[in-house]
Amino acid sequence: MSEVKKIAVIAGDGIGPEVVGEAIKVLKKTEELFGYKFELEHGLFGGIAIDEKGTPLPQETLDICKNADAVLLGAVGGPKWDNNSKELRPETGLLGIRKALGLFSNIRPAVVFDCLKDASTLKPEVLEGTDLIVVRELTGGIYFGEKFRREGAQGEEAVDTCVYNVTEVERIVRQAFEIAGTRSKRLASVDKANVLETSRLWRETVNRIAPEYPDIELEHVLVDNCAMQLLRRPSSFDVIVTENMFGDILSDEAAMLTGSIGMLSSASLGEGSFGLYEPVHGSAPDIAGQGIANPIATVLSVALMFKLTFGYQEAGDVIERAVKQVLDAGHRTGDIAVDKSKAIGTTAMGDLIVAAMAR
Ligand SMILES: NC(=O)C1=CN([C@@H]2O[C@H](COP(=O)(O)OP(=O)(O)OC[C@H]3O[C@@H](n4cnc5c(N)ncnc54)[C@H](O)[C@@H]3O)[C@@H](O)[C@H]2O)C=CC1
Ligand SMILES: CC(C)CC(=O)C(=O)O
Ligand SMILES: [Mg+2]
Repeated sequence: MSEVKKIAVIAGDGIGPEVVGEAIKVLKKTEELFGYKFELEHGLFGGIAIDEKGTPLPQETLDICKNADAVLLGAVGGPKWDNNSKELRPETGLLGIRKALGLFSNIRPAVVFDCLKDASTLKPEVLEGTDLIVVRELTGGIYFGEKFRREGAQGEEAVDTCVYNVTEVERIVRQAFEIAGTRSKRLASVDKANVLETSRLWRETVNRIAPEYPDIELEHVLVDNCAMQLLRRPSSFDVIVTENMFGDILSDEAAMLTGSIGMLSSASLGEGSFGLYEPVHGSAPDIAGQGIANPIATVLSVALMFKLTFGYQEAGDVIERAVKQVLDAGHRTGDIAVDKSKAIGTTAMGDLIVAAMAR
């Protein structure tokens, strides 16, 4: 019998609870298949926590996360809370939890399933062989910099500051080199070093570290060019490492190579094995409560949890294989369906994945 793993479950808002529900079914199925034991502890987070506790990130939720081996997160936010006061903004909770748990590295794989090439807006021949990872710095940069309003000569001004220190850059860049070493040994470092001082520090740091990894082929790509090249030659990228905001934007763009943002999983990691696992997408208020959200991003996030935090490689493979099998059989949620009239719902997709899971 394997030891009990504690998982903090934070379903959040909008489609968060819907997709997390399917991921929990997958967790239960792996208990049955492998004899694993998971202890799930649920916490309030985001808009629902604002409503019930007056804060997006209650201390008790943070404690549940800190006491767990891993966190499974749905998504937070929605129009009801997005324009609220500074303290109550959902992103305060999201950024706060990442910082509080020391999760400086966000791994976002974008894998194109052959059978989903028709769901992408790009031509199949351009997508051929696309399998990349965005390694996004997660606890620094402009999202975390000082922000304020002031009265300027031409009226009210808003200021966001972007700060990176060399230690923050070094640790994420080293991690990206390590990941590239386990894959096809190509690393693209994305910055805006022709304009931004933080990007100049970023590029200097990458160049200083690069000789420690002589077998990795390194390219520097300016972020605007990268946004374009992702659509022009996506398969030429393997590992992309970049700062917080660029990684946020480029990974949503990379999602469309796979057909939908509902396909993109993520792992947020710090120094140890602890990790927070969540889909890349948000709470999708436009489709929340309709039972049509794609749960695959969240289900694949569980596979990442198994591999990166628990070392359950085979169980992670079982989940990924089951997802592929279900897609190969032609089952589609609305976001990835070419013929929308044949689309299935969130729970039907989850049930099919669970049924396809086998050792
Ligand atoms: N990690 C998180 O919790 C994140 C939260 N947000 C928050 O989510 C809220 C909505 O943000 P948006 O900009 O609309 O981004 P979003 O990612 O929630 O939605 C963008 C579009 O993608 C669709 N979509 C997203 N996930 C899907 C899924 N699993 N299946 C099918 N379609 C899906 C939505 O219906 C929508 O049309 C905001 O409050 C935002 O702050 C946004 C990004 C990340
Ligand atoms: C609050 C935002 C930074 C959330 C987001 O868009 C993300 O992490 O992908
Ligand atoms: Mg985002």
